[in-house]
Amino acid sequence: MMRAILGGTFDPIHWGHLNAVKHVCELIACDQLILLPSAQPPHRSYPGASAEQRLAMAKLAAQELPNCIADNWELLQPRKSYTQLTLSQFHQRWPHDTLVFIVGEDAFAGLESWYQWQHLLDHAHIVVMRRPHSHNIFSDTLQQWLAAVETKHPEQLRDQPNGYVYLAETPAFDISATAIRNAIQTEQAWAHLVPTTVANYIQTHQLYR
Ligand SMILES: Nc1ncnc2c1ncn2[C@@H]1O[C@H](COP(=O)(O)OP(=O)(O)OP(=O)(O)O)[C@@H](O)[C@H]1O
Ligand SMILES: O=C(O)c1ccc[n+]([C@@H]2O[C@H](COP(=O)([O-])O)[C@@H](O)[C@H]2O)c1
Repeated sequence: MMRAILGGTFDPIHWGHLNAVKHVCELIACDQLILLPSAQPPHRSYPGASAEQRLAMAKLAAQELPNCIADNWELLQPRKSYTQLTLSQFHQRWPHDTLVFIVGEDAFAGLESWYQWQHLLDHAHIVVMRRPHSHNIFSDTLQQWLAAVETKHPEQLRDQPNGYVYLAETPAFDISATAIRNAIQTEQAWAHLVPTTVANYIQTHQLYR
């Protein structure tokens, strides 16, 4: 079984996440998609919604995609959410499955700063999604690493359980959580950028005001 995982702060989760991962899931024909809200994010300031609220929104969003669930593993850990440790734990949980960690290209460009980044492929593949306006240049170190692990063929993710990076040509969805939070604060239109259930949750809990 192939399980794809989208980790994120999800403050809030939005159609940019959901539309892009939907394309990835079709491209790689995965069996399950796991939305994984991170606890205290390793490389950014504290989110505007609580961990429980971000998980609740991810659960609502999961209902929008086939074979999709939200997982609270990282929220249960008494530490920052380090992807390498999470993937290692998920591998123990599902030793016979193939794991695919999905990131946007802005996040991927910063991979070298991640905890034990050179071990990220020990238990998973990585698939990178396009992100508009992300003029992120991959460093020489990252490019050298990528040259050794990149595949251009998504079918190859089934040949071995881990170890490849695939740069997926997903359509660019110009939506960010920052823009949504700003739109709420400045009373611009924002509800169309998230599923209706998530918009209702944000309104009911008066988030990001
Ligand atoms: N519109 C999008 N298209 C493709 N990937 C995206 C998009 N939005 C977010 N991602 C990716 O989803 C993951 C989680 O993103 P995150 O929850 O930080 O959302 P964000 O919109 O980037 O938030 P913020 O604006 O608060 O930084 C990251 O890997 C990010 O690159
Ligand atoms: O493991 C790390 O050091 C690490 C550093 C930065 C980001 N991540 C993960 O990358 C995913 C996207 O992060 P973010 O901050 O863009 O929401 C999320 O699952 C984070 O936990 C992980």
